[in-house]
Amino acid sequence: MSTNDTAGNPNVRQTAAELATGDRTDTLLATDDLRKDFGGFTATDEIDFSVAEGELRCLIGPNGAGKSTLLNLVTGSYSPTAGSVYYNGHDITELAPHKRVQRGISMKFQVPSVYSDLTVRENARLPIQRFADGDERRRRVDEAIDSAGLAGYEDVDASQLSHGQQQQLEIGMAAALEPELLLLDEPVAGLDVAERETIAERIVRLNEERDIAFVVIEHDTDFVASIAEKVTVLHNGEIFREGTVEEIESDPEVQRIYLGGEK
Ligand SMILES: Nc1ncnc2c1ncn2[C@@H]1O[C@H](COP(=O)(O)OP(=O)(O)OP(=O)(O)O)[C@@H](O)[C@H]1O
Repeated sequence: MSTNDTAGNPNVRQTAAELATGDRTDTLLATDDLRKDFGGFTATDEIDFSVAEGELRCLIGPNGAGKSTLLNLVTGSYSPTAGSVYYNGHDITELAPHKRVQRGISMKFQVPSVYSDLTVRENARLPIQRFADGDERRRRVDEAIDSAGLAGYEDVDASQLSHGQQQQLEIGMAAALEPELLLLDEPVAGLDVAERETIAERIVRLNEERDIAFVVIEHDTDFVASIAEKVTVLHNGEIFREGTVEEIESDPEVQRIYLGGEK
């Protein structure tokens, strides 16, 4: 895992301001006072969240805390009610989702979306077919299958894969877009311990070998501890805590919100 300097900077607002003025930092993503309302309900509020280049961050929090909403604001699936999103020094708040993908932001959603009647290779080809052809496409398909840890399964129908292997395939497909930032929404939900370990290995390898920064939503603390250096805790739509895995695990206030003692 890479280390970083700015991720520990509590003054995210200043980081966003630096990005707005074009000053180079190693900050990849920064949100400034980001808010999303659904009707009269505020799902996220005052979110100043930053991720450094090559960082591996986990995002945790009780059900309904606003984790998926935050990632959807980063991908552009949701437009914010207020606030800004900066990426690589540019304000992307108004940028269309597909243009964010072109800039290097890729997301794997919670529900697996591989095509079960296509083979592993055919699935792996899907995300990149518009961006590459010929040898370049073949190289990236092979890379996706390797990233997924599914070498040897190229001609197997996705329907024959286990749920864990389907999740691996999806991570490989997201990585095939050669993102700088990969957002994963509960990639190990419903998987057993061995499958979780495989996914953790895949994520760490992509982070270390391809320098892809990750934001991973996950509830399982063992999984979080196995991949992340730093954790952001959301609660009631706001950032509740940020710290190392050890700091977050030992924080009684974090334990309290998870146990449902406070609303
Ligand atoms: N499209 C939407 N329309 C209305 N309300 C929404 C929408 N998306 C999310 N919400 C609400 O916003 C709040 C935050 O939801 P979100 O899915 O971001 O939480 P989460 O932390 O990802 O939860 P979980 O861990 O259960 O997936 C919830 O109360 C949810 O019902």
